[in-house]
Amino acid sequence: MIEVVDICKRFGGIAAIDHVSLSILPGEVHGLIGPNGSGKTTMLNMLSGYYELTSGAIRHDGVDISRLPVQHRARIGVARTFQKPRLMPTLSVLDNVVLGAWPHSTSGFLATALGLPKVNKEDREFRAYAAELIHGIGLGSVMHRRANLLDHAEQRFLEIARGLAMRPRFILLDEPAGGLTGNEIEHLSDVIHTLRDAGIGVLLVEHHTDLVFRICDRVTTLNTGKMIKHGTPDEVRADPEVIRVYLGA
Ligand SMILES: Nc1ncnc2c1ncn2[C@@H]1O[C@H](COP(=O)(O)OP(=O)(O)OP(=O)(O)O)[C@@H](O)[C@H]1O
Repeated sequence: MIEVVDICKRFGGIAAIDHVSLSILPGEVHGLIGPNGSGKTTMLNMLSGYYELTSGAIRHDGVDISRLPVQHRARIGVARTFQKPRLMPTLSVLDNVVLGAWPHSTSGFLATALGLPKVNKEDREFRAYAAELIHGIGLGSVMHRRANLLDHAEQRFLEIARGLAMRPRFILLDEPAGGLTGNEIEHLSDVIHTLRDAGIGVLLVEHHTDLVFRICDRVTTLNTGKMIKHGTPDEVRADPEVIRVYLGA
């Protein structure tokens, strides 16, 4: 379980996150919603190690990981995607996903540079697993295409596949439905269900509230850095403050 305990993040005079606590459980989809600028991406950046906390703690199975750098969080099983996909544009879909598996590599740089047999074996295993993921997420037909030649939806699904390549226990998705068509959102919904069924804990930051209320087990709502409501989708959807600051806007 990931526990966020009373965390704050200040940028100069702005409290981007102001004493927020939440948890992400294995096999559960936790939605994080709120108006623009309410602190959702800042929360993801702290969970994944891109921002230091101003105060509070983040624990992973009871161990404080607040100060662990990005690569270490990836190694303990916390993956993320970005609002704007951050892919290696000239590499193929397959190579982008293989790169996602590298936090788990046991080969050092020198062994890799020298092409030692154990590196080649590891590379073959990563490639086989990456190819399975690519087929599973529906990108099999573009496996060898360069990432910059993919359409928007394909890039979004590739980001998720790359995150899954490191066999995460938790995945943080930053607005994965942004710019997707209705059919593509349905596919995304199926993918997220599959992740949950596989026991992965999902934190879903998303403005498509129909999707959030349909697939999340629990939802947290932020406004100006503060948590204003946490509960089941039905509880959150009916909350007058959530309607006032976000849903009714
Ligand atoms: N690196 C930064 N430096 C200064 N201020 C920042 C930084 N990152 C975020 N902020 C500020 O923190 C607040 C929260 O921003 P954040 O991007 O987390 O909101 P959000 O809920 O993800 O918004 P959106 O829905 O538009 O993506 C905003 O006031 C933003 O301007």
